[in-house]
Amino acid sequence: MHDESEVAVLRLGHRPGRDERMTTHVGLTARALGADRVWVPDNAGQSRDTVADITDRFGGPFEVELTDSPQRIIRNWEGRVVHLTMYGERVQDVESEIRDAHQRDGEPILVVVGAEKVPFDVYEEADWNVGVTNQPHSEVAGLAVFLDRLFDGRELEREWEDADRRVVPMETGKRVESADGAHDGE
Ligand SMILES: C[S@@+](CC[C@H](N)C(=O)[O-])C[C@H]1O[C@@H](n2cnc3c(N)ncnc32)[C@H](O)[C@@H]1O
Repeated sequence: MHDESEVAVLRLGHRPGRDERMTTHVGLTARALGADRVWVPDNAGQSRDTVADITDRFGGPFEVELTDSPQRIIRNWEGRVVHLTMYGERVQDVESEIRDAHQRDGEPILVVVGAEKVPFDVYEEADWNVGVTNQPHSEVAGLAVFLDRLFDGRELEREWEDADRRVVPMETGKRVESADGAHDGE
């Protein structure tokens, strides 16, 4: 997180209409679970706007950007690349190696998640192809589990800066305060 080298997420592929919520949720999950930025494809402007709006309201720092060339981001990344795929090595077998690269060696990490079929180049360019189980499921679920393993749970303690509002955790009910402490919700 902030005092560590960067963790970025790259969403590969976006089918307008069909992938709108998935791409948005990749961005929201990247933000909530400790990544510093997400790139989404340039046809996913609506997802970019939603993630930027949530960051404005609930805090950051977090960057969301469009890219017209996701594979150029992979090629130019100055750090290590983790591609999440059901065909990859088991996360529990490689997580400590990836954590060492990030936390001990200070390597920035780019986490790549797909939408539809991922080009084989990505498998070859990645430093690790990682499976969160070797069962088919979702890029959002895979990303959440992977980030939690990468940060060893520390992302759950993260403080948010420049938030307009914050949720007050409650056993029952919903309470949202504005950043100056005024009661703002139900
Ligand atoms: C719905 S899947 C489609 C994958 C596609 N069939 C392929 O061959 O790449 C979309 C994305 O979810 C992620 N994903 C799905 N299952 C996963 C798993 N078990 N572990 C890690 N990531 C997974 C991958 O990033 C994948 O690109």
